[in-house]
Amino acid sequence: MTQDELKQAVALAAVETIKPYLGTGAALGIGTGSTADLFIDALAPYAREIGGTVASSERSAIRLKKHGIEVLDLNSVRDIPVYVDGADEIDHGMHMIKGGGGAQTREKIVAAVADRFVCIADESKLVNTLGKFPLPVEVIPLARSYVARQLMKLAAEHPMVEVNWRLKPDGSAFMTDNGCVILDVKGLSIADPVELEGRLNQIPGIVTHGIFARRPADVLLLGTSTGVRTITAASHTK
Ligand SMILES: O=C[C@H](O)[C@H](O)[C@H](O)COP(=O)(O)O
Repeated sequence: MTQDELKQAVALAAVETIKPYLGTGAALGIGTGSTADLFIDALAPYAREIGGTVASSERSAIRLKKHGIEVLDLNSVRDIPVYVDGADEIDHGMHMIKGGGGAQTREKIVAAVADRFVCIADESKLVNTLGKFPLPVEVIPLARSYVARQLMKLAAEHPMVEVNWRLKPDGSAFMTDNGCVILDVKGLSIADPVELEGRLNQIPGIVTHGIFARRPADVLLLGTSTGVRTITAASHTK
């Protein structure tokens, strides 16, 4: 199976996890990315039964609305029973790196509100140690150089560390939905994601970064060549 077929399979599996909420008025949390796009498309037939959605990006909001699915302002929503989103990497403890599409800040907020985080990913995303995928760090523009210098201090533990300002193909700065820039940190090997998440949270100028360890996924729907595996941190054996 191709990677796209695996993503399609997990997107369809994720629809099953939200079916109990159809017709109940509950708001669903919707992630961002190519896997989340397929999930959004798979929701289209249920548009009239969905009580509303909270989108983690403008991109996902536009796609949801195209399918006639209502998008709510998070400020008007108190409870989100389930949040479905992809990941760039996920380890065996359900910790993730996210933000390849630059959406990690809104994703972390919606995930924090949600009771349950269902991660949908193809098998290439499951890793023993996070860090091969460059860690996206969203930064207030005026703090970019300062934060880059602070991040370079990670070289004490990660000798290969490299910090790159994310640019668009035309050479202009990639800007997030929040008007911020992204620094991508290469060369990490994250032995303790909970500790590093907390440490990076302390650097002034960082809005959010892509380590999701303090709020890991509850369930991973993993697309493999032999079918979709349902994995939880407790159930998982390497
Ligand atoms: O900012 C983007 C998000 O964190 C995505 O969930 C992540 O990059 C995975 O995206 P994809 O499903 O396209 O691999």
